[in-house]
Amino acid sequence: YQIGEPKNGLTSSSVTSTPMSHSSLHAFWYHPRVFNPKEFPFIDQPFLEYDFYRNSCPQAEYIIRSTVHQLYKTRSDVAPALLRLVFHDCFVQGCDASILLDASNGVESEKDAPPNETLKGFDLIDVIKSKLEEECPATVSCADILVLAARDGVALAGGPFYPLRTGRRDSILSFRQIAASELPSPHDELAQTLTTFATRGFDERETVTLLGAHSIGMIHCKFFRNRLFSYKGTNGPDPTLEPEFLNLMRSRCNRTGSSEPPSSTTSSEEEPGMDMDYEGTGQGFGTIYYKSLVQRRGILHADQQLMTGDGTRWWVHAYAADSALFRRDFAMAMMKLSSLQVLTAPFGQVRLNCSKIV
Ligand code: HEM
Repeated sequence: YQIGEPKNGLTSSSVTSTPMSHSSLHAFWYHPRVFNPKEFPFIDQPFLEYDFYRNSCPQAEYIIRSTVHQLYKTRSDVAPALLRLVFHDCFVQGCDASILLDASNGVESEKDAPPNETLKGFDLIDVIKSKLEEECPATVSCADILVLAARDGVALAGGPFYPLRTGRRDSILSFRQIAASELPSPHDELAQTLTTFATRGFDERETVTLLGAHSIGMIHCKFFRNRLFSYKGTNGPDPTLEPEFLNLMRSRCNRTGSSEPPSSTTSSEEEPGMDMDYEGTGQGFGTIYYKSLVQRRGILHADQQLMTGDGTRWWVHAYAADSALFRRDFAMAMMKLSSLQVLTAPFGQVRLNCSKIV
């Protein structure tokens, strides 16, 4: 890491501005991590501890980081898959790894709730968990693995590094119905999005910040097809879409969703969609997402809606202009997201396999 963003008063976040090339990745591992919890007094993680596994499994965070690193070298979707998993886990009854549980004995799985249908990365968590089980059996929770792995993925993808406390425990319940009704929809209006985030303690600024996660990964056509062909019951596109961008999106997604045109960014079995980094700049995290909203080139309706409120628009402009500000805010917001309603001992359990309760 390069350490230090003195301009914003923080000194321990990564300020790498581009995704790391694989050849430079090794530097990421050997640079000492500097973390002073006093620098983050306003992040509320009261029940968690810094380096919770320091005695029980001192190498836990290293194992997670090195495994994410190895996976990142061979798969392009590691960072977005893990980041979205954290969001969908933490927003539904807190960061308790409930999103990882399979259905069993007649109990429905959160994974099967409609908003979770396209989630990826469960296999990544399984790989990390099995390495940890070899080294420190029944010690490191799936909830901690998930947030730490996502944090490491974000840093590898060129996003900011943020310190996380640990000691989360895993739920023994899965919340399919709550996931179905409470996760935000890509078709939501701004007021609804803001309410969904406010319910979990995020203000307008933090909501705009967190949506910056849509700087990486891809979005399937089905989530925005209506904006291209049948916006709000009309037979035409969303009139707010910038025309050239509309054409680009239409070149990736057809009207019906069947026999889609091939996309350079998706495998043949997958329905095509739009890469969030559709300009192919490889800039990863930063200002591109916000600049595209200013240019009316948001992919999801819910993304573009951020330009319709005075407060949210102000923050979109601020982040479009100042990537250091965004990176600092994103680090803070991810610390908060990763600590929502955590379960700590004596509640919950440490699963042995992340998809099953013990
Ligand atoms: C209003 C709030 C949000 C809505 C409606 C929303 C919706 C969506 C949808 C529909 C997709 C496309 C999934 C697919 O095509 O398979 C997506 C992708 C993604 N979302 Fe969100 N999202 C929201 C907020 C967030 C937040 C807060 C985060 C993380 C902090 C996040 C992280 C991601 C990531 C990383 C992807 C790419 C996943 C991948 O490529 O596998 N999203 N989101």
